[in-house]
Amino acid sequence: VDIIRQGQTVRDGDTLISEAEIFELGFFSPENSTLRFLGIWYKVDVKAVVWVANRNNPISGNDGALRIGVDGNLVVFDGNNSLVWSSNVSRFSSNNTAAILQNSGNFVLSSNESIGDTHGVHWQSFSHPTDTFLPGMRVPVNSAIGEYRAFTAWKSANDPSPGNYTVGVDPHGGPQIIIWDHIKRRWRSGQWNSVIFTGVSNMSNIASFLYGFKLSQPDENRTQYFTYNPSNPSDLLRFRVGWDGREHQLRWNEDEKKWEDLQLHPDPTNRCELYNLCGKYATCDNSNSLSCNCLKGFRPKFPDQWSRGNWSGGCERKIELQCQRTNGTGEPDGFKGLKCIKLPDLSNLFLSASNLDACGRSCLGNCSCNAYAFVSGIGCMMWTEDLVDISHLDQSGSLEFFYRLHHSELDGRRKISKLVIIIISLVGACSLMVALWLLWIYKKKPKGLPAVSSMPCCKDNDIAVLVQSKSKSKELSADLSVSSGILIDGNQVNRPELPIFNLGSLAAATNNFSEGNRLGQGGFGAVYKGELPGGQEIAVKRLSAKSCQGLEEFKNEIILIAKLQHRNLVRLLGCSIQGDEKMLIYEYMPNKSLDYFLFNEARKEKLDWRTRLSIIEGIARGLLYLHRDSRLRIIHRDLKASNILLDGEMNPKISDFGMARIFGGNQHEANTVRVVGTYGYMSPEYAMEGLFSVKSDVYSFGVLLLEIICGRRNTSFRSMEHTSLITYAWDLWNEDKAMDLVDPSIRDSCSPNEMLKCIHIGMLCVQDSAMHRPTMAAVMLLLESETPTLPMPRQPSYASMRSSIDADFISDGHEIVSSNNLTVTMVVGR
Ligand SMILES: Nc1ncnc2c1ncn2[C@@H]1O[C@H](COP(=O)(O)OP(=O)(O)OP(=O)(O)O)[C@@H](O)[C@H]1O
Repeated sequence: VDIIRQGQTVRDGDTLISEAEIFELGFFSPENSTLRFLGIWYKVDVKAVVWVANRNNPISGNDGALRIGVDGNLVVFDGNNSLVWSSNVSRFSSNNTAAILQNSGNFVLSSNESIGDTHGVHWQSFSHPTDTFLPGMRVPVNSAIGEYRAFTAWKSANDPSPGNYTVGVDPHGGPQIIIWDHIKRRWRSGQWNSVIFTGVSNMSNIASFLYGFKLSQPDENRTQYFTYNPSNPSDLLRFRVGWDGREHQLRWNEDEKKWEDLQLHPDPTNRCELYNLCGKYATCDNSNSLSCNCLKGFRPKFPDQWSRGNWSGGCERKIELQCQRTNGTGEPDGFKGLKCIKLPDLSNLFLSASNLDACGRSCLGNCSCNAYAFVSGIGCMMWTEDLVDISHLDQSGSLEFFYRLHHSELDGRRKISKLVIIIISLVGACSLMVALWLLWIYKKKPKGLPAVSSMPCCKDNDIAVLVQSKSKSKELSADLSVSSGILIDGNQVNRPELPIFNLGSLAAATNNFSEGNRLGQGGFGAVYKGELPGGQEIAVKRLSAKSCQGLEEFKNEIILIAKLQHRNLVRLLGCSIQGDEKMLIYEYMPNKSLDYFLFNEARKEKLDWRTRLSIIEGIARGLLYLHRDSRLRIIHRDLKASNILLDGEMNPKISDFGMARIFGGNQHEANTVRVVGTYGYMSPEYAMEGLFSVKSDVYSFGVLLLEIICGRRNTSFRSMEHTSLITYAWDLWNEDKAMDLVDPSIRDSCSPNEMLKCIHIGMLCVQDSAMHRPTMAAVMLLLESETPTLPMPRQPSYASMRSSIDADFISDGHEIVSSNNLTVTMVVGR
């Protein structure tokens, strides 16, 4: 049984078991203890308690009982009939309640009639967790609420009463997970950037940690929720804050019958994970042995203590900032860049600065701003407090962070000054000329932001400079190695949610990219079929086109695109980057693309009307997802028959979506032949003026729909009386002869009503004016309705109407994006 109702009792020894037998609720004793507690545990060979009711009031005998009290509350009594725990709901709409132990491990009290429903819930254990964060639980994040401590550790291994350590969220300046020891911070995850917690050094190596970990959109109270769901629903996972003050992520290993630790924080082998171990303005490095180093431009505040390894006093500035001097009229302060660090704590968000430069300028303009960073997925971050808890991160610390220094402390200038002195002392008067020349260069100030001294991933500035000057290629590899989640120059760096492919294994999978494995050539590069060792078939797109984006943006885009999942989109499985070689890995579609069947007399036999209709509906669904339902709002821009791939059951899957994003809006420069091939699908406003919107995709969808119906390429009409498929379709439709448009191979087998409805929808989609075209949501409704009321389409007459089209569209308030910008907009708080 998984339900307890009024009048029933769960006695010590009885249990409730969730329907799928994953969780069990009953009385238990911790190890080495005889005290009894009501709890919920994972029902596996090594029982794992995930929730405890009476953690403050243990029962000393085996005679405790759980009931539903007369007032409707869940109550636990001991053998003397004393109340030891209650769900404590003060008011019920009806006191006829019941509670169910759900398969998620949530114990839910609701009114008897709505048991198992999501509404009518009076109380649930997920809203009153103890020390365990289970999949599906939600931890609120809201700046108005502030720090939220959701979980409290047990006092000791065998005492569930609340201990000193708590875990929760600090929503300020980019949400972070915090472990507190009483009121002091003990560990923090670093700010969440929509993909990872930026300060968890090995997070990118722990695929299962992130899988499904997300921050929801804000609800009506502006609260967001951290939650997670395992990628593999049969995985038994839990996060638990241990009585030792460490957060463990555990997974049940059924083969070995044990709970394995996926991660542990603070990591006992890395003391830099302990909060602010090195004090302010210092970085902590654990790569060889533990060391604390003042940031460049700072020195230990208490040198004696510092040299004895007592770092808590931290560091102080060597030279006061220019902006703090009352009489200062000299050069403005500058910024020094750092990479490979866990960003300091106590940041503020400054959302009105929308790029790195604006962020830097805003920081420079505010004398109390000590540092800034512009982080994709977070935005402009500024630090106005002392910079605390900075540590080196090996791989995932690719974020660049800039802290403020007096201009004389900036690297380049000091080095040049030293060089000048050396040259003067060594070669005398002649060299003085050279020195003066160098000084002249030194004097030449950059425009805009004052000097920013930056460096690649490094342990220490001087090392970085050395690497740069010794070898250009080393510098490059150092730069690349800061990135996470992708194959970087042969090193596999996993970023969860984006499986990683090693170039070597891709070469093996595709027979060394042999001609025999080549599936075709698109505008972005050649596509090869591959087979992974486990037998999984893949398609590898070897990108030849140049992206106008930097490596980091390129990767971020891929991670975002890979998150888009819909049964009518081709799944992007991952990517591989090695030097200049960039590849995208997709699921393999055994039936190639729609054009392969549709435009071939023999093969089109496979496409009967039912199949074509389901292909049309599938494309519409996929496009609607891109336009409206995905987290990123994507305009495809290149919808056409060759971009509709077919799986083994001839289900359509849209491919090449997000290319505009991956290519930074540059995809039409990828291959001009491709643009010509695509031309017939382009809406008038896009083809002629480069204006695109969701409605230009609707136009392409209309062309594709008409092609599917007539079984001919739109370009095949060029040399004929009707210069295009669209005018041909219009003429027939207008003369009430629309059925003549239908491919003879399906004319007899189709339902004329369905067919005419589809042609009508197609005509609505290819109207000249974007304003008159339906949205994909409307198209979907029309397709799904048996006898929809359809508006009359206007005659498409492209050229003659050109002048009025865009005026219409703009006055309609539609978003028009010029082709110089990106097609994709993040949907914020829909
Ligand atoms: N995931 C896949 N599974 C099977 N075949 C694929 C896959 N992706 C692409 N192909 C095949 O590879 C060929 C090239 O595809 P690609 O998408 O690069 O170019 P395209 O759609 O023909 O042109 P464009 O780049 O202009 O969109 C196509 O013929 C397609 O059938």
